[in-house]
Amino acid sequence: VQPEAPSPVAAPLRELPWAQLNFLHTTDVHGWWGGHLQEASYSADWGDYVSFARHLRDKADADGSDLLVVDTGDRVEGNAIYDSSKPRGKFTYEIAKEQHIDLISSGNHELYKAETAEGEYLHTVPDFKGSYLASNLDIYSPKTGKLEPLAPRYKKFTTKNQGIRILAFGFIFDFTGNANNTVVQKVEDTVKEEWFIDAIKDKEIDLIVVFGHVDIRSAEYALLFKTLRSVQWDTPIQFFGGHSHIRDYKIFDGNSVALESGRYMETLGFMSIDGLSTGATKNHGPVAKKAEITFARRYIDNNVYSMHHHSGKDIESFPTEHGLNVSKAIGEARKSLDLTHRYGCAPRDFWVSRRPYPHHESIFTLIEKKMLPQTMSKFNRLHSGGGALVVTNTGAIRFDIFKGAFTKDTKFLVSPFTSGFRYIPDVSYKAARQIIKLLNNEGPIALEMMNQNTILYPPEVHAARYRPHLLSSPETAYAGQAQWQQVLKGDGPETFPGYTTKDDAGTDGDDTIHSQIEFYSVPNCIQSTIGFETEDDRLPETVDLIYNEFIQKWILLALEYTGQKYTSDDTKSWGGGKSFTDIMTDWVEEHWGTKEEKCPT
Ligand SMILES: Nc1ccn([C@@H]2O[C@H](COP(=O)(O)O)[C@@H](O)[C@H]2O)c(=O)n1
Repeated sequence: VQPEAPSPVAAPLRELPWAQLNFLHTTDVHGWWGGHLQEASYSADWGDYVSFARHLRDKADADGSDLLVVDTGDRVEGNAIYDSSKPRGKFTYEIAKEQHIDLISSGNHELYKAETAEGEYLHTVPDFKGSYLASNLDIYSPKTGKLEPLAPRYKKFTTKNQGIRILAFGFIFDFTGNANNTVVQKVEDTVKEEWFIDAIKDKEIDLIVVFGHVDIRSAEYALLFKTLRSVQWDTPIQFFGGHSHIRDYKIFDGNSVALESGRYMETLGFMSIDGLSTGATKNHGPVAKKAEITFARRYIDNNVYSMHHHSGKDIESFPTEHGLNVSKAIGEARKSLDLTHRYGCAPRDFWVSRRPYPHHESIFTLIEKKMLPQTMSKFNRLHSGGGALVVTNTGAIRFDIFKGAFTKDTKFLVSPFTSGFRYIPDVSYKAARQIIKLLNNEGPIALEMMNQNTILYPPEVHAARYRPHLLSSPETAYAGQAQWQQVLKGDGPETFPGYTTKDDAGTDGDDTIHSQIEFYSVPNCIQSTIGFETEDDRLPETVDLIYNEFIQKWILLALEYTGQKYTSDDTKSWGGGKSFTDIMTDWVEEHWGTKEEKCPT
């Protein structure tokens, strides 16, 4: 753990369902190598995870079972360790590679920018040679300029102790927002490729593992399941997914399941399978598949209380020398980036989705009503004389603000992306005011976003489209507490708020028994009004339409639906490239800045 991490709180725990073949799974780490330094439940760092995996591997070796470690992408963007270093990612590759990962793939965040994809090619792929798979992802090699698979398409291997013969594929969803140095092949096209058709005919296998940066309830995984089943009618198939930032488990059929393990190093997914056939090993001949294959899952809260318990270690015996060195390297990286530098003190918590929107404790209400108007009204040239509308997407805001110190760390956790603002001057106000409605309604723009597999709101909100139980209705706010999980009462430790996952296997997946936290939906975009009052009779004829450059194509499309044709040539850079990250930081310094040594509690 990092020295400033809060100590985990004792809680009632469920055991790991250890079996013949076991997996540890991370996804959507987004650079949170240092763990959560303001949340005790997720306060373990990548070094602790290195120690934990070592102990579980030793356990597997001791009892003759196997353990495989999987990561399904989006390791980058979303944390100051990645986003504030120059070059971005300076420390990330060195930290990530310290974990022994058996199966690893790319997420969409590895591909948004050409240089990030090159980082994969030059660092992560060679660092995880033999483990990195790219079944539907190519890159124009920075060395030769030629298009080539980012990594091998698939691999077949045999586990160390049991001799389980595994055929593995590593996918990414049908992502369309990648920079032009990579090519993502749609899954529907990949399954028609000769190499794929040949690979899945192999009968000398005991298990197929499909892992990737793909929502486990997506059309892509449904198609892969159908295609695999049409050729391998009863071979067990284990899917690992990601991208939607939630804990989830899907049962495809009696021999096939899928696990998704959350986000931001909050969750270590544990998966186990019993009853698999195996090839011969030095200790035994081939073993036949049992009549019934048993699958089990557990979502481990990423803290050392859970890790000590599940590894049978204590504070003394848990940290390995390797793990300690990794934690130290993370601490040194954090120090060199001066991540504890304080800009101000947040007077209370502001939430991405733990409060309805609008709400005085919603981060979006804070941005819309205060941060954007109070900062931008000072800078904006208010070209049209009548003011401006500023539109930004909620998905660009990645994390909550907690009461207390707002540091350089906080700045990049909340707003890691580099996008600046652009504007179109003198847009008819009548048209401009329609934009927010068009972007947020279930109309033609929503349909087009769906076609392009694009979202503008947080992935957790998107996940709820297929899992409505994830979100509470603002009308019944706080009414449904702990409806799925029995809160334990008795002599043991007390429960406290945290994940209470409901998935295809029921409500007993989380290792830590929590009371429920409510989450609410938020729209695609929010809008601030600058320089005039919308309630006023004297509304402007024209306004500057300012927007986050990441959503430009959607702004132009929405304008088209209002009958106003603009192209990217009509747009201009606003504020000399100032990003929302800069605007927020300036605002925090001005409004929450203090000379006090400590933030008030
Ligand atoms: N430069 C970027 C990149 C992404 N977003 C938004 O992030 C959300 C998707 O996050 P994932 O971690 O699931 O990929 C989505 O709302 C994107 O629009 C962004 O705002 N800027």
